[in-house]
Amino acid sequence: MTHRKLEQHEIEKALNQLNTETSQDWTIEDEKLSKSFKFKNFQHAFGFMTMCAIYAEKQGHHPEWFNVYSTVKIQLTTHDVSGISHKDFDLAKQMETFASCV
Ligand SMILES: C[C@H](O)[C@H](O)[C@H]1CNC2=NC(N)=NC(=O)C2=N1
Repeated sequence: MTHRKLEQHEIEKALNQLNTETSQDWTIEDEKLSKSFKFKNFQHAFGFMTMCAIYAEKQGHHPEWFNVYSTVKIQLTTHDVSGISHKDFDLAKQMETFASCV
């Protein structure tokens, strides 16, 4: 797994690809890979967060997130490199999979 900080053009390319594969909702906000997920209710939101938490712990790569009821706002960055790395894009993809199965 690559740990280096991605260059601006690499971030744009990976973001395009992520949005092509998914819902087009990922953006760069505060220099972090960001998306606001909306679920049916709190139970679904928390189910999603539980799956993400188990995966994040396994990977040693954790999201910044903010939850109110059925909304989970995500911001991904890699502290080690002070920027966005492939780890953030991998976690984002995994989150899309989890969101689609709650
Ligand atoms: C030691 C531990 O693995 C590191 O501090 C991990 C923990 N979780 C992390 N999560 C995120 N998002 N970025 C990191 O750089 C990071 N580092």
